[in-house]
Amino acid sequence: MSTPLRLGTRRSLMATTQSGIVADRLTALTGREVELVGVTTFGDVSRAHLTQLGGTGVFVNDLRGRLLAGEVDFAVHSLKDLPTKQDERIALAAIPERDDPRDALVGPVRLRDLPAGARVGTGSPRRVAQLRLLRPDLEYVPIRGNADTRIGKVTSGELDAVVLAAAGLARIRRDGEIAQVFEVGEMLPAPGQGALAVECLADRDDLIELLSAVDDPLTRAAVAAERSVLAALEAGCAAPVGAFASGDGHILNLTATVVDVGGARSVRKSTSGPSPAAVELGRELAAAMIAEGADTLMGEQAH
Ligand SMILES: NCc1[nH]cc(CCC(=O)O)c1CC(=O)O
Repeated sequence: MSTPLRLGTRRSLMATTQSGIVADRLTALTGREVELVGVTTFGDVSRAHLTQLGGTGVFVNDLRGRLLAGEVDFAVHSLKDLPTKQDERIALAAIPERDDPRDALVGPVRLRDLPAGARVGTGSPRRVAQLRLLRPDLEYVPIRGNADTRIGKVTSGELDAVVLAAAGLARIRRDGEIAQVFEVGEMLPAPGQGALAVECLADRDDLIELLSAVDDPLTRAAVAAERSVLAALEAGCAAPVGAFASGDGHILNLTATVVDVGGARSVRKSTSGPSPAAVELGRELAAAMIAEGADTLMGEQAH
C-alpha cells in the first residue's frame, strides 16, 4: 500500500469542490488514494489588500509555495487564475476536461429584460466591456469578494444582477439562481475559464506520469491557444480580453476579443488551424488583433 498523495487546497467551497472532483477522478483512474490538505493562503487572510497583492495570483503562488516546501504533493487551481508565464520549478501536470466555460447572469430576468439603469455587478473589465456592448444603458458596478458575497448583493437588493462564471456557480451549487448563460458568441469567456490546472514539482517525473491520468488533451489544446492570445497581448487576468477555443483534436477554432473598457470599440477575430499548433495559432491571432489596434484598446491597467 502506497501512502496517500497530499492535495493542497484552499478552504473555500469552490476550491474544495474542484479539488475533491480531481481527487476522486484520480483515485478512480489510478487506484491511488488522495488526501485533501486544507491551506489558508495569504490571500484568504488579507482579502482587503488583494488588489495591491496582484489579484488572484496570490492564491496560486501560496499553493505553489506549499509544493516547493514539500508540504503537499500537488495542487489544483482555476486555470484562468494562473499567470501566463509558467514557473519553471512547477509542472502543469494535467488539465482535466473543462466544465462550462461560459459566463452567467444571476438575477431576476435575462440581461435584455433588465430595465434601463439597472445596476449590474462585476469586478471584471472583460465582462463590463462586453456587457456594455450588449446593454450600454445599464450601470456597471465594480464588486469584489467570493461568489456567495456577490450573489448576496442581489438577494439584498443592493444590485439588480451579477455576472459570474457558470462553472464556479455550479461548483458552489448556486447555479439554480442563474437567469441566463451567455453564449460564447455574445460574451467571450476569460482564457481558460471553466478549466482546472493540476500542478506538482517539475522534477517529480513519476508523479507527473500518474497525474497525466486526469489530463484531457482537447481541453489542453484549447486553453493553450486561449492563453497564448493573452500572453502575446501581454495582458493579465484583469485585462478586457476574451478568448475561446474548441476543437476535435485535429482542428482548433479560436475566437478572441479585446474591448475597450468604455465598451465603445472592440477588436474581434477568429481563426482555425491544426490542434498541435495551438500556441502559434493564439500568437498569430493576437498579432492580427494588434494590427487592428487591439493594444491601443487595453489601456494602462491591462499591463
Ligand atoms: N477570478 C476568480 C475565479 N476564478 C475562477 C472562477 C470560476 C471558475 C472557473 O472559471 O473555472 C472565478 C470566479 C468567477 O470568475 O466567477
